[in-house]
Amino acid sequence: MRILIVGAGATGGAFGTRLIEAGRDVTFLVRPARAALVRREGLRFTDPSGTRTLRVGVRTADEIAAAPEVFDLVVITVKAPALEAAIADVAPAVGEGTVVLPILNGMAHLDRLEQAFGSRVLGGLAMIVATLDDGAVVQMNDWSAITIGDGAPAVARALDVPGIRLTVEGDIVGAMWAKWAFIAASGIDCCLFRSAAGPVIRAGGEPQVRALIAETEAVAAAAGHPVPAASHERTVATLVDADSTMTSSLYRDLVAGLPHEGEQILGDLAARGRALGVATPLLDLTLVQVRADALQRAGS
Ligand SMILES: NC(=O)C1=CN([C@@H]2O[C@H](COP(=O)(O)OP(=O)(O)OC[C@H]3O[C@@H](n4cnc5c(N)ncnc54)[C@H](OP(=O)(O)O)[C@@H]3O)[C@@H](O)[C@H]2O)C=CC1
Ligand SMILES: CC(C)(CO)C(=O)C(=O)O
Repeated sequence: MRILIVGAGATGGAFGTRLIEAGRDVTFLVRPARAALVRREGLRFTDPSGTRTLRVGVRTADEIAAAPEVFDLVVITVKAPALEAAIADVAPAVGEGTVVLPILNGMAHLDRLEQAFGSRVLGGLAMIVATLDDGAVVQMNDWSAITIGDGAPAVARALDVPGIRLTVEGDIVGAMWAKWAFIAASGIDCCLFRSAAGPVIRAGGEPQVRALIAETEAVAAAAGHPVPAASHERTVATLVDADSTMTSSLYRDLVAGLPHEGEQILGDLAARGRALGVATPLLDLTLVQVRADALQRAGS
């Protein structure tokens, strides 16, 4: 199976490395600056077991447009603000039989991808804590999991490699909502309190953390996707843990001044909550803060 990973950032680089190490046929679609770096220096990857540098195949959008090749699986790993351009860039690589698998957080991207690629789109999500550090892909702990929708057994076989915990889920939309409720709660927690999860609890924030979890899960339930008890327990165990050093990628991007997914993760959830008559005061407060930060950085 020929796999094209769109983006060689934190998630694309980490999962792509695992797939290449397992002998899968992987190419990365990257933008020109990343292509030049990876061609010159290879793809550097660090996880808790060590660092390695891989020689990997990369293509830019111009190269794919000039010599179109169709891939069997296209994994979309860009951030939400980059999705529109990525759809245009990857289109020549998507054929009739291609499966398009996004692993973005949130839900809005799914509608947009289905509009562009129809029934080729398979729902998916990722659980990993990864980042880019000076061009290198860093996986910070041993979480490394992908969940995909059912109905694509060849894709499941291709992604089932050492270093990726693969789950095939019958109700992938429900699983994506549960992940969204979790990641939005993590984002509110970290962005509102400007902190990793543990110190918020040590500072006496447990009632507020439980309240913000209740808000995001109330929106999911009102939207028809109640968060399963096991997911709820995992969220509580992660966020109500006085020793937790976990930060959400939204918070890490926000403090680093990088493009972030505040609208995809928080704005969209707040809007859906409003439309469904669910009160989300802590979510709304955090959203004002995230938007004010963006305005301030833009100098307006
Ligand atoms: N990081 C994490 O721990 C987790 C992230 N996620 C979700 O995964 C998604 C991806 O996040 P993450 O991997 O962290 O993001 P990163 O910013 O680390 O990586 C995204 C990469 O996409 C590249 N890119 C953007 N546009 C294009 C394009 N048109 N063509 C090719 N490449 C492009 C960027 O390249 P360039 O160098 O050119 O800017 C960048 O390297 C997000 O939705 C995030 O919420 C989910 C679970 C965990
Ligand atoms: C799984 C988790 C919380 C890892 O960072 C995530 O999805 C994110 O931060 O975007």
